[in-house]
Amino acid sequence: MGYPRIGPRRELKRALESYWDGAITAEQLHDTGRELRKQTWLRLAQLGLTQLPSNTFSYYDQMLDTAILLDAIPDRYRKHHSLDAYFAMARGNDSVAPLPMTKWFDTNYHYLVPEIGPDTVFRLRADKPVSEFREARELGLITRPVLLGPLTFLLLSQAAPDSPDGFQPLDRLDDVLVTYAQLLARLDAEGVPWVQLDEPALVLDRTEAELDAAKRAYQRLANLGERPRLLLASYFGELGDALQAIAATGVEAVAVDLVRGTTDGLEALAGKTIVAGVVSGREVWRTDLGSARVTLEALRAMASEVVVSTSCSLLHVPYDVEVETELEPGLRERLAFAEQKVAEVVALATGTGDKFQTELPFWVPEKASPKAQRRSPYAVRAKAQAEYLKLPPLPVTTIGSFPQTDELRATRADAAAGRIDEQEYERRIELEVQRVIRLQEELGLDVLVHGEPERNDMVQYFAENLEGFATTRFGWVQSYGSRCTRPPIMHGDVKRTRPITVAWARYAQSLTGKPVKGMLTGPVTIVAWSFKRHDLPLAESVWQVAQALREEVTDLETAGIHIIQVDEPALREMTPLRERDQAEYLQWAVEAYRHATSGASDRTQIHTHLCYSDAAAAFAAIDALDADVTTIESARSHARVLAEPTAAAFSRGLGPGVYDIHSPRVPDVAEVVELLTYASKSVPAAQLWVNPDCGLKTRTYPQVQAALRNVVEAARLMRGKV
Ligand code: MET
Ligand SMILES: [Zn+2]
Repeated sequence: MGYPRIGPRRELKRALESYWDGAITAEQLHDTGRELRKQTWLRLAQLGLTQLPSNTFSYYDQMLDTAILLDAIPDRYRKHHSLDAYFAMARGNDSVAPLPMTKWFDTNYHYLVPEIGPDTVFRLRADKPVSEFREARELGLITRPVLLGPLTFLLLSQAAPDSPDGFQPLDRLDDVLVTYAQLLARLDAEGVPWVQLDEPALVLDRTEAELDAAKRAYQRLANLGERPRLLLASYFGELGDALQAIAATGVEAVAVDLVRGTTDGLEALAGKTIVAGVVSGREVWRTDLGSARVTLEALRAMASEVVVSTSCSLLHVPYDVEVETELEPGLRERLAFAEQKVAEVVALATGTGDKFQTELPFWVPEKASPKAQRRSPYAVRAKAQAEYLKLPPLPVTTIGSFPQTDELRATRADAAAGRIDEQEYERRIELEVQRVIRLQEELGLDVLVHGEPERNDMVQYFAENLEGFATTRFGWVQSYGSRCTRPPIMHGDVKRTRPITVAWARYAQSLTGKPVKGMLTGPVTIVAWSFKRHDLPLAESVWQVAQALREEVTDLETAGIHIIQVDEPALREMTPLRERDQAEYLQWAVEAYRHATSGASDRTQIHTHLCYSDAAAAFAAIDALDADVTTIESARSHARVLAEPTAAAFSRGLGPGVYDIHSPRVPDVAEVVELLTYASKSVPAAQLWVNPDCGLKTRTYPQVQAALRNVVEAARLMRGKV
């Protein structure tokens, strides 16, 4: 369905960042892209894959690529030239802010949200799908170009800001289809045998009208005279009601996710090719080949042809487990990354490869303890905290991390490689904490952080310090643009054997009279950004992590830390895609969070941070978390999050982000004042906090210094007004 594209050693990341820094030319960047595509196709062919995807490469994001392909480029980006316009939409620049970014379904991949208005003129602009096909053909390989389907493209887009009320991007379906038809004709002329149209949006709850639109769209595409054969790819769940709609169209093949879904009802696809996603594209365990074979056998009776595949693109797993020589062998043998998964697909198709079969021994987890609550209700706590902390109105704080400099990365690498001893490592980290505390004092922030210099990643750090997790060296997975994370692998019961963050928090607090905020990653997020166990319900894994964090909260309090932030940026991402499963999830997720935080005394202020701005989804959950203060992302969406009626009813501390940290751009004072003014209309000043959208680790010190200076100044101006 698709393959990682960042490069086995993150070659694309390096090339992109060098290009952005002006260190290499566009031509050099393109050389890297071409080389990576070539290596990928050759490797897939070598592994024995007979149907190779193309156009799964991207310099930033496939949604953005699709917007460019259809020329759906908002006017403000048009003054830039091709590659610059592309990166301006992705990252912004000095004169223009980027498009908003949000999570791709329930993954940790982020896409850019295109803007579609009633006047958007669609026209076939780029020829990336064609040129990638040609590139592979020059290597002697015939590929299947992968396109984002028209439904998913429109359903995930947002209405352009000046659209009339009630306008939805999907209203433009017919026009978009004209452009898709042109593209299909072009691919046909090129000799492309099959095209894959990705429609993951069809596995979500859809209205009758949307299902009708899906049927109409694919009927229309299927009726075209000049086109390659069409594979409609669904993934991340079951097609459900959409199955009938799709079955009624003339598409030749349908890909179904048989890891998350079952074969029930697939008889409806009789006469078509079924592309059977029996190897998980989301998890890292070896496939149980025996039961995959049973599934494939069952399908043979239903479809005219069965093709073996992964359940979704392999974008969401690392490249190769073989290079992880430091993993316990007992564990490594049970794991499969992208390469191993392709080998499994081939083995299943050719009836070989039983050597992959592994029994997975696992154990029974401890029973969860009863649910927890803070000692007093919010109003009582708020009073105790106000008396104790004595913060000014509109307190300014940050989300936790400060820039991760090259120096800092070198320090961690030196420590990992044993080039410096523990004492030297601690000395260097202490210096960094000093610098961060001093900077915040100089700038005049009110609640300080230690800057997280000891953490390479907010999840990996905890995984390294808890029992039950394994971490990898090269297991990078793309998160957005050039950014990758290395998700840890949960393979056993989680336990905290010693305090994790306490020493650094205590040290930071010893340097200042202002309160220092302790910084923990929440139980849901730690599990969400790890590869999960498959022998244990998710809720149990999350609860185990919550217990470990609860112990950490107690130790932080004892060490004199009176504000503790427990981040849950992944709360929404783990939400099941279908509504019928959501309430149950939310209940155990929220309970786990409360278990982690409710050991705190009344006067200890618990903060949480969520980095998405989907307000409707956010407020119900954040209210239930019962945190005293919540910081959320909102700058890129111009604080639209606060327009929700639920925002007005929200009674606790709220910090809508006023600085978009995903962009190198520095906001000016007026801009921050404007956001705060807007925020103060829906949130009473007594509840309002001032903070960036998210952690500052991906930014540089000059950017952060300038931005925070403006943020503090804006807060000062606002204090006079509200
Ligand atoms: C993705 S949320 C990040 C929160 C974390 N405390 C940080 O500042 O980096
Ligand atoms: Zn965040």
